[in-house]
Amino acid sequence: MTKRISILGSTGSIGTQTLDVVSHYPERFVVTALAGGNNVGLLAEQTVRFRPQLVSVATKELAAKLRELLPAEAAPRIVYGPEGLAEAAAATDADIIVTAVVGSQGLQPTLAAIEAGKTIALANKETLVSAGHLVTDLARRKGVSLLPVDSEHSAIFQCLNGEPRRALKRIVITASGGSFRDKSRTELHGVTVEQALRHPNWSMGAKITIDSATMANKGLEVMEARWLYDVSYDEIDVLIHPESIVHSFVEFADGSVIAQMGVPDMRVPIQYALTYPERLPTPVPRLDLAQLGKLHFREMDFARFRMMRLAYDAGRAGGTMPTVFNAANEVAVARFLRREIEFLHIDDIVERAMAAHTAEADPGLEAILAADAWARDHASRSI
Ligand SMILES: NC(=O)C1=CN([C@@H]2O[C@H](COP(=O)(O)OP(=O)(O)OC[C@H]3O[C@@H](n4cnc5c(N)ncnc54)[C@H](OP(=O)(O)O)[C@@H]3O)[C@@H](O)[C@H]2O)C=CC1
Ligand SMILES: CC(=O)[C@@H](O)[C@H](O)COP(=O)(O)O
Ligand SMILES: [Mn+2]
Repeated sequence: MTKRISILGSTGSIGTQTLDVVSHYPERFVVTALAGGNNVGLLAEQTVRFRPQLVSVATKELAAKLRELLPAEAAPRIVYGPEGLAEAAAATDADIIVTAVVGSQGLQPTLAAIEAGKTIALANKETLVSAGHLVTDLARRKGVSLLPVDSEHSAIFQCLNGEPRRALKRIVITASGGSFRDKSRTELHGVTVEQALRHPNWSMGAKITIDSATMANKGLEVMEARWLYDVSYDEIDVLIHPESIVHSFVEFADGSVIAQMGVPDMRVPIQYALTYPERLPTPVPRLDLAQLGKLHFREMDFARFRMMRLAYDAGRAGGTMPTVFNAANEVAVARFLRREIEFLHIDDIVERAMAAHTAEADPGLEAILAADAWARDHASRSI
């Protein structure tokens, strides 16, 4: 059966890899909507190639520019801004929405897509961190599936494979350690944006690559797992695994441990989310364990990776605290990428925002948006 797909963030790392997956199975997938931000050149190419009904861009000016770039025979409806993103999420005949924009701006389009009954292939982890209870409650009420795209969560999903909740002992999320894995905190003084962007195993967008270097990414993933798998923070552990071959594992009540492995290539979890429950061939190189010879694991160092501790604190505090952790981190990472602050200031900014915030329990959407705005303002002023 053909699946109709809408991609929010089609010009990014996950978005382009999703289109690569789609291009290998033209008989299975139809692209109904594409949403990007500023890269109208790439959006124009994608539109000509995949012929979506609707395309969304960041602004009205960019919408006009995109219109100029498109030939007459590829003329989708062009929309823009947050409303345009929400239309791409909810207002086409798409069956499945790939949420691959970066940051908590993905929250409202994701809620709109769920409200419209669309299956979610979820890459945008910030959405679940910021408002996991709202997203999962709505998905439950609407009978909508949240299929994980994030490699670790896809791994956990595959390991759980329908096992009953009572059989689960704990989830172990693996962390590569990022670009500064072997540096002490003292050695992190003065590290550059270019160094931070050099991830050892994955080629990803800038924001997640910095999150990986600070370990905020793993913190976000712990909170993402809490909501996707309805587990407590005591049931989620993190282990450093420099090779990123074991994408995560699950320990069961009887002591059995099931891991999911593969070469680090996001096209595998993306494709699995799109074809689930089927598995289809991919062009990804095969895993050769004999050639690798060894895999390494070591304990998380919570003193070295402060973001990891802050993330567990935020998750355990609950309410609006994860929203604040996420929003303050987004501001700090953007400032670091603009070379306005030092790498080591990122976790300071997040810690200060969390210390100044009193978490509101069981927040609705309005309270989440208010906490997000408050944290952005606090983080900007504390720089
Ligand atoms: N990259 C990876 O391997 C993984 C990513 N993820 C998660 O997936 C999400 C996307 O990450 P990644 O692909 O790396 O990020 P990128 O930075 O590569 O891509 C972000 C995408 O969001 C779009 N975008 C940004 N702002 C807006 C806006 N205002 N309106 C519409 N679109 C916008 C960008 O458009 P444009 O470029 O045109 O401005 C781009 O298409 C993140 O939440 C990340 O944590 C999870 C696991 C792995
Ligand atoms: C590919 C993916 O899922 C990323 O989230 C990746 O896991 C980042 O790697 P680390 O955060 O483990 O460095
Ligand atoms: Mn991940």
